[in-house]
Amino acid sequence: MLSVEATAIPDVKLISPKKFGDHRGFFSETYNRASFKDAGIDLEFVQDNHSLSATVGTLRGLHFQSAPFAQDKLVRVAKGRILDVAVDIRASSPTFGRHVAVELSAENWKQLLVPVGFAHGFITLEPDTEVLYKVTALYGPQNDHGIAFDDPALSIDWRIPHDRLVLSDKDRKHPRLADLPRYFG
Ligand SMILES: Cc1cn([C@H]2C[C@H](O)[C@@H](COP(=O)(O)OP(=O)(O)O[C@H]3O[C@@H](C)C(=O)[C@@H](O)[C@H]3O)O2)c(=O)[nH]c1=O
Repeated sequence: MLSVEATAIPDVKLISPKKFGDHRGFFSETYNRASFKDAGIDLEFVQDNHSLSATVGTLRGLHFQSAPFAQDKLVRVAKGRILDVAVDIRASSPTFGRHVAVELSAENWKQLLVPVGFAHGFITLEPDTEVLYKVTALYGPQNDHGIAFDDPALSIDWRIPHDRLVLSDKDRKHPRLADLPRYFG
């Protein structure tokens, strides 16, 4: 019912759930605990999030929560299109500081699994884009952290000139990765 592919950082997985189209529209199991488990993804999600970004070039990130609120995230797009980015911030990882960037859209129906130990962010590539994601820990505002989206050490190509981005005030002020404590071993 679903296919799972590893990305350049193997713990970050790209998931393609099956979509059944007919004359009415479509039906899709966007999450099924048993089939995800059969495909090697055995997680307990406890919160569902949904955001709407009105303008192309809205960038949210890079965000992560530390223990005991560290989160795996299963991200998908119901309307529009994003470039979704997961940055490896596990101190002992051979890919520390490297990232995966994948397009997720209502059209391609792909999902990205962003595990604990990664910072996550996305930029919208179409107006009125709606992003939905499941997380394995509740919101913990005291444990919510950010990394500068434009940290030169990360060299993420966000595709849209930085002076045209729409950002929250919070997301303009995050430190660089090198200036953060190592939250993940
Ligand atoms: C993340 C979060 C926010 N909020 C509230 C806090 C604030 O008033 C409002 C908006 O929060 P933010 O500005 O942090 O929303 P946003 O910038 O969309 O944050 C999200 O970005 C993406 C990239 C992620 O990976 C998510 O985990 C989350 O960090 O929603 C919750 O109530 N629960 C939550 O789980």
